Amino acid sequence: MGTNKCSGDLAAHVSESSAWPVKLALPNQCAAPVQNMTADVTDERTQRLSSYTYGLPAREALRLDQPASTYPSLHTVKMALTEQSWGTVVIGYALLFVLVHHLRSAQDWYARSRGRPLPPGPRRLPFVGNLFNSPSAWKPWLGFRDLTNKYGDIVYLEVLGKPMLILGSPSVIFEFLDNHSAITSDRAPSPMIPLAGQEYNLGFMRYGEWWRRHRRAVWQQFHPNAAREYWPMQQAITRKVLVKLLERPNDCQALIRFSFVASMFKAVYGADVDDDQDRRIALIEALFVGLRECTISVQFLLEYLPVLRFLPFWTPWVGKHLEQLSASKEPSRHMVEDEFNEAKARIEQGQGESSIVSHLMTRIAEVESNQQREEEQIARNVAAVSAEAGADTTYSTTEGFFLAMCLYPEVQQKARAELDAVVGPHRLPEYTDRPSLVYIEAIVKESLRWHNVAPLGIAHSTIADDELRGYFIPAGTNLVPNVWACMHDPEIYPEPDRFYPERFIKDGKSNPDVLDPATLIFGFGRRICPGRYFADAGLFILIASVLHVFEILPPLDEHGKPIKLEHVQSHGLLSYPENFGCVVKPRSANAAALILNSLPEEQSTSEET
Ligand code: HEM
Repeated sequence: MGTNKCSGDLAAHVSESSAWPVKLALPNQCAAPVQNMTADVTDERTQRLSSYTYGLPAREALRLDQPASTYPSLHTVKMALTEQSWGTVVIGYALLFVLVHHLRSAQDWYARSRGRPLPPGPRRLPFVGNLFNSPSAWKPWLGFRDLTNKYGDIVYLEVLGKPMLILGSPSVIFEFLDNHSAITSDRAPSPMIPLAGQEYNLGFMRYGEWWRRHRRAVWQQFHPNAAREYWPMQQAITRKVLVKLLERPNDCQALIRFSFVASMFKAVYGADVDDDQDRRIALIEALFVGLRECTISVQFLLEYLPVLRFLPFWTPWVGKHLEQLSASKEPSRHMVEDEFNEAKARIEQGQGESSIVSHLMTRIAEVESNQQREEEQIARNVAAVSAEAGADTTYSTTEGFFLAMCLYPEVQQKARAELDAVVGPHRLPEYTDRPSLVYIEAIVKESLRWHNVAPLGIAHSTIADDELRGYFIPAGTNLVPNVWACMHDPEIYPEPDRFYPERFIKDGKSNPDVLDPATLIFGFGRRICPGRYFADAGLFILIASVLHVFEILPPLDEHGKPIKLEHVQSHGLLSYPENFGCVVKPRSANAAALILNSLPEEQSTSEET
């Protein structure tokens, strides 16, 4: 067998690398001569030499007896083989690296989990996890409820490496979010927060010292005793709302909005919002247009592909939503800067009434001068988040109450009977009546339960690995309490879709055996809503006062017939009754007179002018 230098080199090289599963492909320069072999090369040889190209064992191909003139150039073949071998080595190392990495991750995971399993949930695919079998992102509380029906009240999902735990019953929610609150009080960072200009929002801040300082400042303004200080103001604004409803009985929605924006701005900035045309109402509306967008259209995409936030606004579909999201930026800045500056200026000129800003300014004056800048930033943020968080949540809950009254007129009748007995025809309800108004109290609870403003609360996140009922919960897991599912669980609240305040009453008193919705609706652990006492007081006085003097009715269509209403929760982090509408009618001439006489002297004069 005549060998030549070319085949000899080749053989030497192949024998070095033969330990690897070699798959060679000759470059074009080599392949062409191979295909043009002279007549003394047999068909068999052609076939065997061509086997280079098709990955047959290289050694075998080299045993050919070929004339030197037909061989590819030595240098070309050598280069080709050297490149191929390097490629093989690189691939080998890469595989080894992946294997070692995988083994190390498995070892780390075992050390962290100590063999405890992850909670049950749908099967996860490598890398994408549950991307293709997560419940629909549209009104996810429904899909999450179905998952907990199937897997139990703790369900684990993972999408593109982000772990998520669905907590589907009150007991597991309290156990994890309340009892483990040192670990479960973080919030996952989101690219939507800076896009919407919401960095100042305590509700979205990471758990830590900065959050703690804000939280303390808010709590000092809204703890139960502090919240009582706002009662006279909340009652006065409610009475203003009654007068406006009397004048404009078809404008319920705008006047509900007015009611809560006015009380929040009065409490926080000491500012008077006189009517529903006030610029501050438009400000809150504008702020929430963007914020709602955060949670509706682009949430899923942005959370998992944060790089999309850099897309220009003209990008089809995503661009439009990014633009809407960033529409919150200017109103947010306005709240933090301009509203605060105006309130501060009023206080400095001695015109400001007692307000949250005035309390915070007093506090700032008491700290060391080198800390004042930071304290003022906290004060600005706290003022803005209070006004913002308080205005929309109570608004949505009250819309739910008005809708329920249209759908369940018998509830109105029972409420009026109680109000007539306790309050009587000569005055409006007051906070001191509350202990005697058991049915009204039950309506407040049922309003919180029936229409859930935050159906999934606000997700918490774990700052460290933890254990729940024997399952391993990794650090950085998003914890989603399915508040809506708890509030609509027929085992806890029979006929959950029915608005039925009686469920909270037993023997003429509040029934302590029925779970109070407030224990879930206002959130959990260290992140529980600090404004809950203020919100509860505002809801009580508005509900009691409106029912005392008005009948709440569905709106009429163009033929004068009542429009058929139904309760549908809108999608989003904050949910509203869809297609809301209703009208009010004074219960009697006496009720109308009572409303007009209820305003303080100076207010009724200014209302008339
Ligand atoms: C019906 C009315 C309200 C409802 C249903 C409601 C509900 C909630 C919920 C579910 C949370 C998240 C809690 C958690 O993370 O577990 C929250 C947080 C918060 N709420 Fe409310 N809220 C209401 C009214 C108010 C009011 C009037 C204020 C005014 C001060 C307010 C201020 C806040 C703030 C500042 C946070 C963030 C707390 C934190 O992350 O540490 N809320 N609220």
